[in-house]
Amino acid sequence: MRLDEALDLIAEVPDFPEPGVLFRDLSPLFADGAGFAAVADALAGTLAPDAELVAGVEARGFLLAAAVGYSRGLGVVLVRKPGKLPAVAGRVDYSLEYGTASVELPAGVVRAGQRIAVLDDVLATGGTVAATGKLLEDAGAVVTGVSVVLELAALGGRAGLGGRSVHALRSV
Ligand SMILES: O=P(O)(O)OC[C@H]1O[C@H](OP(=O)(O)OP(=O)(O)O)[C@H](O)[C@@H]1O
Ligand SMILES: Nc1ncnc2[nH]cnc12
Repeated sequence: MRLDEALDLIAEVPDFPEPGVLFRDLSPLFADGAGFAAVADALAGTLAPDAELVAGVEARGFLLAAAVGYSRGLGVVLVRKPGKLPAVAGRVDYSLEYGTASVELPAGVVRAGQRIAVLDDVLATGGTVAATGKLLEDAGAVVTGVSVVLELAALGGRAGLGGRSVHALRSV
């Protein structure tokens, strides 16, 4: 399947999870084998050649990080929502388009100096990716770049990520 056809599988759901938010639901894309493969391959192609690990943000980012990590022969760091990890290396709190959230890094997974690519499904305000970058850098890692399927440009997330290298398969 062509990448643009795959990206067209993303559904738009008005007023979820709260009034005024147009929610981009990747469920139909993930459920389509050819579409998921097209997107995973395209994301894999955006990684810096020297990336040593991929970090996926819970929950939808996990799917993408797993697929890309597997295809590139790289391990995956699970950046988790609070309360899931038995041993935590660090935590960063942030704001979302709809509410607040936190991300945590498992202890003993990231080594100082390791080069890590961050993967997620949607870049909206950029809060999640910014928090994830800080979390990884606080642990001594180097963030090689950020790759997402869909960028919601009107929310200005990219601008808030400073000089980071940001790849979006589609920007709307
Ligand atoms: O750029 P931002 O404004 O931070 O928004 C983007 C984040 O919001 C969504 O996650 P959500 O917290 O809804 O979690 P989920 O993946 O568990 O559904 C999405 O998967 C991104 O991680
Ligand atoms: N509008 C949106 N759709 C899907 N995921 C999101 N994360 C933040 N805003 C979002």
